[in-house]
Amino acid sequence: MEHLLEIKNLSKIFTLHNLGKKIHAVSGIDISLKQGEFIGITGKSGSGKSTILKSIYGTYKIQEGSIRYNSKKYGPINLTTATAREMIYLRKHEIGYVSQFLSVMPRTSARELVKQSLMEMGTPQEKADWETEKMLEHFELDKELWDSYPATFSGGEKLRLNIARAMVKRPRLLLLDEPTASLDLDSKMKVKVLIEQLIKEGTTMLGIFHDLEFMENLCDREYSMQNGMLSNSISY
Ligand SMILES: Nc1ncnc2c1ncn2[C@@H]1O[C@H](COP(=O)(O)OP(=O)(O)OP(=O)(O)O)[C@@H](O)[C@H]1O
Repeated sequence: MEHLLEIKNLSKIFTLHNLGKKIHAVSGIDISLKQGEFIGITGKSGSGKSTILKSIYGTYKIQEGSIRYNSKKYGPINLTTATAREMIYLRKHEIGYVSQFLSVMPRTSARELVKQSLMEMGTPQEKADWETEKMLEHFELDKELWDSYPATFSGGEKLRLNIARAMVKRPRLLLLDEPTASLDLDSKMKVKVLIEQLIKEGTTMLGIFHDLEFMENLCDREYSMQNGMLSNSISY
């Protein structure tokens, strides 16, 4: 398999049973990513961007098309027909997802949340402790917050923690769903530095951004979405 990720003719229809209505969220989507490539997607709200990422991550089951991923463990695998066990493994070890929101776990501190990400990959305890602190420091999360519960954090603090948790793993494939949407300029720059570092390390990324300036300086190619369909890509 030449590409790390190959999406062919992806379609997703949502059925709203209560309204007796169908929504064609995306149709005929083709995207291929080589190892180490960073592709950006822009487009209006509701045009289907998140649906693509959630279909790759296995949150949504698609009706048509294939999503082939070249896994380190399994080799070429179709994510649309992968078993739950395979998807769990891939989410823990190979595919990361940064959403716009942090899903907090009860009675789990910020430090534990980031460390758990590493521990579930089998990172030794001491290394996980060190990597966690390095990441929390990078995002300038106040040291007093490290052992507090994120439920009480500000929106920006939660977002920074969310990104830290996904990026600390150095996943092979990272899906970014508007990670910088409501961050201040300084925090955005911190995210940018890490993205650049991950690119150097060979991470492949597919990201949704509204901030075109942010995206253009980082991406190899850019697509724009309209009514569930992708435009031709622009290469930088
Ligand atoms: N779980 C769902 N159930 C029903 N409809 C959905 C669901 N998820 C998305 N949709 C619909 O599919 C379409 C595409 O949504 P999607 O979230 O992919 O758009 P988006 O481009 O990511 O939007 P935004 O930029 O606002 O996040 C929208 O019309 C949305 O209402």
